Formats: sequence, structure tokens, C-alpha cells
Amino acid sequence: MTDVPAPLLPARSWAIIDSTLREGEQFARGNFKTGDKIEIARALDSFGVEFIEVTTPMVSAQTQADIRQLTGLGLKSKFLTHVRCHMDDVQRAVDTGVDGLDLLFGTSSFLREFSHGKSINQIVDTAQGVIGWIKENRPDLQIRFSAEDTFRSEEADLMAVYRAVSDMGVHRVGLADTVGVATPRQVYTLVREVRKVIHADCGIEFHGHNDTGCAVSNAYEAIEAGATHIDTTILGIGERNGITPLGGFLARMFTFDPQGLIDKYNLDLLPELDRMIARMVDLPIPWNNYLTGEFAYNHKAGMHLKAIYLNPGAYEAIPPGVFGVGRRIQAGSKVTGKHAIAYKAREMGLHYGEDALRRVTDHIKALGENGDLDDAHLEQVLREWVSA
Ligand SMILES: CC(=O)SCCNC(=O)CCNC(=O)[C@H](O)C(C)(C)COP(=O)(O)OP(=O)(O)OC[C@H]1O[C@@H](n2cnc3c(N)ncnc32)[C@H](O)[C@@H]1OP(=O)(O)O
Ligand SMILES: O=C(O)CCC(=O)C(=O)O
Ligand SMILES: [Mg+2]
Repeated sequence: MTDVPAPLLPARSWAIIDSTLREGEQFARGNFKTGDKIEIARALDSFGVEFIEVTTPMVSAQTQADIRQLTGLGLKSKFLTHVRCHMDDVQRAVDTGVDGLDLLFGTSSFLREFSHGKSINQIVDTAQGVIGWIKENRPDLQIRFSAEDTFRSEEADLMAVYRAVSDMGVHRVGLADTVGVATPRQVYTLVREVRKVIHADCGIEFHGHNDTGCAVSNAYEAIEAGATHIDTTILGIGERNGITPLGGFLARMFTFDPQGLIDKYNLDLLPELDRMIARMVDLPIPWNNYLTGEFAYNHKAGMHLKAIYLNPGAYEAIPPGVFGVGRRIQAGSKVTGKHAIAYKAREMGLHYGEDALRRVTDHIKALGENGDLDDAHLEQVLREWVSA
């Protein structure tokens, strides 16, 4: 059993909306077949995500049939489909067996001018019609309304739209950093402002792209400010360079509330999820990926190794075992030190006196100038020096 650090902050209540089956289909290599979708949905369900967002049924008859198949699987995770705030889309979506509709309408001048061509008043009027129809005809469905490109929209427009849809009774409003331009402080501030104009029981969802590297921090700040739902995808796949990755987000949140996460999710399934998507999109897991990258738990420098052997927590914020990964100790390099060499030798049943230890360490450091030594090479050197 791995030791779990004590919480640093009181836990806040939030849920994951994993969008691998929606935003992830917009990734350059994301083109999931029916079998892939079922595998992804089952894996997310086993992991324990609360919601799975799927692509709009407007894409094709096949997509519509796939959504029906997914919602018929009898999973615990709830299904949401992501649709334009338009009656054609909604009417098709309500027959797919989903638990809710994620409506969106772009509110920035970019999207009002170059995407749908509607004014803020027209957006509110359309939303009124669409949301009113859903509430009357399908009161069983959750409704979320998101102002696409939130962070390049005028604040007054946003507040008018969010207030209006909250008054119409949506379950959640969405803030979307569509082009990944928001800073953590902006996210925090805007979520606080939105909280003031919506009903107390209305949730707040955050969707953050990673164009400027802030997708994880922005999701964290959204929660700090009162957001209740965070969009993620496995490995962060999505349009351009993607959105908040499931693993990165959980790594961030784990440091504040480890036990809360352990209770909610099957964290040790994360490597399987990352490998599954890497296989499906035919790309390797990035070497520096949060938690599951090949070198995410590689320890090399002598000062680190000395402390790691005594207590891994000295250089690890998150115990790797909790997320089903192991650590790598790389003791054969020019940056190694005597403690690491002594430890490695002891593992092999070898013992050096103080002088010999210094000499063999210096020898390994010198060899390391020409390239790192793998384990076999290091062990060979240690054996040779004991008998020398
Ligand atoms: C930031 C995001 O990720 S948003 C989500 C993006 N997701 C998708 O685009 C889902 C996949 N998309 C598709 O399969 C297709 O684009 C469809 C089926 C939705 C629409 O296809 P087409 O009718 O061929 O239109 P096309 O994709 O060329 O243009 C987008 C249309 O959506 C309209 N639109 C854009 N946003 C909205 C909105 N929030 N509400 C209503 N209509 C909208 C545009 O005005 C345009 O319609 P128009 O031709 O009447 O002006
Ligand atoms: O519906 C949303 O909130 C997000 C849509 C989207 O993918 C985006 O704006 O990047
Ligand atoms: Mg997006």
C-alpha cells in the first residue's frame, strides 16, 4: 500500500466531463470507429469519470447510431452530446438515449461575425426557444449552455447571456477557452463573476485549450473559483494541440486532495487509458507526459538519488504507485553520486570501503562523460571494481 500524503486544502466538489469522444474526435488523428468508441467509453466508465461527452449526431447517420449504441451499454457514466443551439440538432440528439445536451453558441465578435452571424440578442432569443422546447418536451435531460470563445467575448455580453440561460433553468453554464488564450487569473476572475449572475444551483463547466500551456492551471483555477465540472480528454487530444489532459488535471488535483481522488476514481487505470488512446491515434505517449510519460518518474542526479533512496517523497510530489506507474532509478551517469553507487552496490550484495566507493564513483562519473551507463554496464563496472 502506497503512502498517501495528507490533504493540503479542503476538498471542493467537482466532476469530470471527459470529451475524448467529442473534442478528441476533433484531434488530427482522432477518427474513432464504433468498436473504438465502445472501448473508450467502457474504459472511462471503469476509471470512474462522471460524464462522457460525445460528438453531435449531426455529423452522420453512423455517429447517431454509435451514440445510441454507447448509451445502450448500461454504463454508470452519464452521456452528454455536444450540439449547436439549434432545433435541428436538438431534435436529432434527444432520441439518442443521452442523459443531457451540451448546447453551445459562440459569443465573441470573431464567432458572431465569422461563424454563425448572430447578435447577442439573437443568441438569447434562440437559446430561449431551444431551451424552452427541451424543458417542455424532455424535462429528463440535463441542459448545459456554453458561450463558445468565452474569453474573447465582452463581459457584459457574457453576463447577459449567462443570466438569461440560467433564468431559463439550464443545469450548467459553460466557459470555454476555445483558443487557449486565457490566463489562470482571468479564469478565476471570470468564473467568480459568472457565479454572481447565475442561480445558486446552476453548475459551471470549464473547457480549456492548451495553446499557451495553461490548460491544467486554468482548470484548477476554475475549480478554485467555484466551477463544478471540468472538461478533459485522455492525453489531452483535441483541436490543434488539445485541451486539459485527464492525467495532468488529476495530477494537479491529487496534490490537494489525494484521498478524495482515490475514493472517486480508479487512478491506477490511467496508464491503460493513455496507452489505449496512444494506440488508437497511432502516436507514442509523450516522454514527459504527466504521470505516465516514459521519464515522468526518472531520477538521475546524485543529490536526488541520495534522498530518493531514503524517502521517495523527497523528489516526488505524487507517489507513482497510486497511478499505476513505477519509478526509474538511473544511477550510471556523470551526474551520479556516491550514495547512489553505494546503494546500487548493496542491492548487488557488494560493499566498498569509503575510499573505494569514492574511486568507483569517480570512475563511473568519468565513464558517464561518454554517455550514460545502462544497468547492465553499471553492474559490470561495480563487479569489476570489487574484484580489482
Ligand atoms: C470549438 C468547438 O469545438 S465547437 C464544436 C465543433 N464541432 C463540430 O463542428 C461537430 C462536427 N461538425 C459537423 O459535422 C458539421 O460542421 C455540422 C454537421 C455540424 C454542420 O455541417 P454543415 O451544415 O455542412 O455546416 P458547416 O460545418 O460548413 O458550417 C457550420 C454551420 O454551423 C453554424 N453554427 C455555428 N455555430 C452555431 C451555433 N452555436 N448554433 C447554431 N449554428 C451554428 C454556422 O453558422 C454554419 O451554418 P450556416 O452554413 O448556416 O452558416
Ligand atoms: O462547448 C464548450 O463549452 C466547448 C466547445 C469547444 O470545444 C471549445 O470552445 O473549444
Ligand atoms: Mg474545444
